[in-house]
Amino acid sequence: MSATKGLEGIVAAESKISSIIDDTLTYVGYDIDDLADNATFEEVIYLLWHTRLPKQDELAELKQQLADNMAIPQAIIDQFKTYPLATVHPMAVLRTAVSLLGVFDDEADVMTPEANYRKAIRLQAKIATVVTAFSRIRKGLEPVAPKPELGYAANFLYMLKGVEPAEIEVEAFNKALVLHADHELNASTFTARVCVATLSDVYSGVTAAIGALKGPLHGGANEQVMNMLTEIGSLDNVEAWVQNKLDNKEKIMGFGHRVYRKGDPRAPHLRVMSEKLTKLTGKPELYEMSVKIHDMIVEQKNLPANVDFFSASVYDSLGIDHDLFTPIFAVSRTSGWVAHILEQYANNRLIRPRAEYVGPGMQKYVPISER
Ligand SMILES: CC(=O)SCCNC(=O)CCNC(=O)[C@H](O)C(C)(C)COP(=O)(O)OP(=O)(O)OC[C@H]1O[C@@H](n2cnc3c(N)ncnc32)[C@H](O)[C@@H]1OP(=O)(O)O
Ligand SMILES: O=C([O-])CC(=O)C(=O)O
Repeated sequence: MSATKGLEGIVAAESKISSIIDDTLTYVGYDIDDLADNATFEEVIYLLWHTRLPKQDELAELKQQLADNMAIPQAIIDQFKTYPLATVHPMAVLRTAVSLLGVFDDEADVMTPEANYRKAIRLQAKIATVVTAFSRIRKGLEPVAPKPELGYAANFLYMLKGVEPAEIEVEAFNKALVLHADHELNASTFTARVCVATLSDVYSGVTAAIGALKGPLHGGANEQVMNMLTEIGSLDNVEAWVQNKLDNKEKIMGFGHRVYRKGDPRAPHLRVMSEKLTKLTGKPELYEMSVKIHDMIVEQKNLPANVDFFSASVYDSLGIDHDLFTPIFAVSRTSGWVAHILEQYANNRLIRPRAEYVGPGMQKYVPISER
């Protein structure tokens, strides 16, 4: 028995939800370029959960269900106020809050497909409120109730800022949600599937997935990209900063990928959005810095930008706090996690691989007084 480090190249599940073949990403057979240009996030949620696009009435019903379920228990809001607000990371808050949502859900442990679907809706609806309400509470503001007539992307921005977003902001945010929704067997989705394959509940699966997404080698990279841009500070500093990192063999966040070789097809969409939005906000240098970093990494390391690289300047341009970037990734990816959880339940077998033992050979127990 020999181990494959990081399970690279191992096929660990069958899935009808999304695929990456020759650097082309599809959700249920729809090219990500097509969806990014045309679909709303709600349509993508439906697509991932039902493996087909919704008809008008089905989409209207899903939107209504999401709008009806956005409120979160007051106990969770009250708990936010007890946190060390100046220091706690919103990803830690989100991980805890999703677990708490399970505590308050009467159906948390009801494992029928119908109950699991109802939980999927509740979770997808409430996760937007958790992130936005916490963001407001730590600023000393009260949460803002959603407007049922707004779509998911618009409502998120409205609940975050308390003012209705402009059309271009909704377009950019919806696109980001669509682009982050699912990605085959990435680390957090695999985590979710491993968790629920023990027949644990949906909330446990998503809580586990949030923990996996938080790390800087996965979803946490988008915040790190913004930290890098902030640290570099200006276009003039890019070359020396990046060269120093490369000479010291340090990783540059937002580059490289386990599966993509030529490029991550989501990145060009975010790059276009980044250029548009940074011009509009009067901060084009953020985009110019990103492009310069990108060109250096491609030239010297031949590493493509991944989804986390240009999303950083897009979210910053939308006026979003930098430590909310990864929670927003989680808001979108909940749709994919839930799709995979439901798929796992539908054809379940415990996921339990083996380890190659590389420790000492057989030893005899020595009493503590003789060691
Ligand atoms: C949504 C997402 O999760 S997308 C990924 C987000 N993560 C990041 O952006 C963090 C930076 N990137 C990375 O750490 C990696 O590229 C990962 C984690 C995405 C993929 O990891 P792996 O497939 O395990 O590749 P691994 O880390 O082994 O890298 C292979 C080689 O490329 C180099 N490399 C990979 N990524 C980078 C990078 N971002 N900057 C510099 N060098 C890199 C490694 O140093 C290694 O070089 P070596 O063979 O000389 O030692
Ligand atoms: O697939 C991966 O390994 C990481 C990724 O890009 C994602 O989860 O979106």
